[in-house]
Amino acid sequence: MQIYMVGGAVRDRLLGRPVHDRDWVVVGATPEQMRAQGYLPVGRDFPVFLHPATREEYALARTERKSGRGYRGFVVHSAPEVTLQEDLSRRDLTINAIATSADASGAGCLIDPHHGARDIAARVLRHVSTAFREDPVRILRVARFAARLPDFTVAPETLQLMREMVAHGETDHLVAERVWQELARGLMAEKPSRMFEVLRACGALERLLPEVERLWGVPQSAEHHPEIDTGAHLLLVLDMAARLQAPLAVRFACLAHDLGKGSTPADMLPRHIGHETRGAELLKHLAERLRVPADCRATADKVAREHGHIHCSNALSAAALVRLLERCDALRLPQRFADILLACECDARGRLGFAESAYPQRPRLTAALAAAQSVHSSAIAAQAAARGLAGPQVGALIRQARVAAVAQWLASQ
Ligand SMILES: Nc1ccn([C@@H]2O[C@H](COP(=O)(O)OP(=O)(O)OP(=O)(O)O)[C@@H](O)[C@H]2O)c(=O)n1
Ligand SMILES: [Mg+2]
Repeated sequence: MQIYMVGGAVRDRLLGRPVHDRDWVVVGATPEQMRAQGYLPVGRDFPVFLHPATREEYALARTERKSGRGYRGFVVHSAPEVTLQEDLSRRDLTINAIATSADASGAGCLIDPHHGARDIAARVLRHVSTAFREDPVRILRVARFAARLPDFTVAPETLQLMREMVAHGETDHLVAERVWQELARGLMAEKPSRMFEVLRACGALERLLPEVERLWGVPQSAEHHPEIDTGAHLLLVLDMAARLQAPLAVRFACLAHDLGKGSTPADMLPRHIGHETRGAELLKHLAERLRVPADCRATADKVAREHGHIHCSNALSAAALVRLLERCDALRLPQRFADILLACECDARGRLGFAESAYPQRPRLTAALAAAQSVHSSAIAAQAAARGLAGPQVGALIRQARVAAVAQWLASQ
C-alpha cells in the first residue's frame, strides 16, 4: 500500500499557512489490511480509518457516484485498484486535490494532476471536474474557503456550475447539521463577508438563508448608516466581528441582528420601527431550521431584541439600566452579556466610516453590571426573610438595592 498526504494540509503548506489537521489517502489496501495494521475504522459511509497513534484520518482511495439527492445520496466505490489519480479527480477544488508522497515531515514531491499549485499561485478556487456536482455541501465549502482565503476568487466556470446546482434544487436537500457546520466555519474565518458574497452570487443564500438574502436592497437612513443598504451593513458587521476576534456566538448574533429589517413595510422605509421584535421571530425560525446550537441562539436573540437599547444606553437612568441588565439576563450570565456587548460594538463599528470609532457603551454597561453585581442579594434576602417578607417583595428589595448601586456609580462618573 502507498500512503499520500492530501487535502488541506498540502494546500495550507503551499500557502505558507499553519497546518492544523492532516488528511491521508491510502492506495492499494483493503479495509481488512488497514484493520490488521491497527487502524481504527470510523464512519459508516466512507472507508475512513484513524491512525492508532496519531489519530489522523486515513481514507482509502475511492471514487464516488451520486445516487440520489442531497448529502446522503452517494455510492462509494473503494477498492485496492482505485488509483491516486482517480481519487484526486473526485475531490472538490484543484487546491484541495494535490497529493504529496511525503512522509510526516512533508518532504517529497507533489502529485498535482489538476494544477492546484498553479491555482494557489493565481489565487483561484476552481472545481476539479463535474464530479463537483455530486456533493452540494461543496457549494458551502467554496464559500467558506473564500472567507478563509479572502484574496482568492471563485473561477467563473465554478461559479456557473454552482449556480446550476442551486437552480437544480441541489441545496434544498442539505442536512441542517452540515449547513450549520460549514456556515459556522465560514463565520469563524478571516473575512466572513466573502462567504456571503459567494453564496449570494450563486443563488444559494436565497435557498439556505432567505431571511438574510432579503436584507439586500433594503435601505436604512443615511444619517446612521452611510452605507445605506442593509446587506452592505451586514457584511461590514461580520468583518468587524472577525477583526475583533469574536467567538462564534457573537458572529452568529451579528449575522442575525437585523433580520427584521428585511420585513419592514415599504411605506416605513428607511425607518425600521419594530425590527427588533420582527427580527427575533425570524431568527427563531432560522435557528430551528438549521439546528443552531443553544448558546448561539440565545446570544443572537438578546442581540436582536436589545441592540437598539444598548446603542442608546448612554441616556438611561439607573432604573432603566437595571431593567436592561435584567432583560439581558446579565446578572445570571455575565459572560453572555459581554458577548452581547461585543456584538453591539461590531454592529456600531460595522458602518461605513465608523470602523475606527470608539464604542463607549460597552465599557460603560460592563461597569454598570459590576455596580449591580456589587449588591449582596443573599444578605438582602436573609434580612427580608427575617422581616417576614417573601417572593416578589424580596425581589423588589434586591432590585431597589441594585438601582441604588447603579445610581451611585452613575453619580461618580
Ligand atoms: N465535500 C468534500 C469534502 C472534502 N473533500 C476533500 O477532502 C479533503 C479533506 O476534507 P476536509 O478535511 O473537510 O477539508 P480540508 O480541505 O482539509 O480543509 P480544513 O483545513 O478545513 O480541514 C479536502 O481537501 C478535499 O480534497 C471533498 O472533495 N469534498
Ligand atoms: Mg482537513
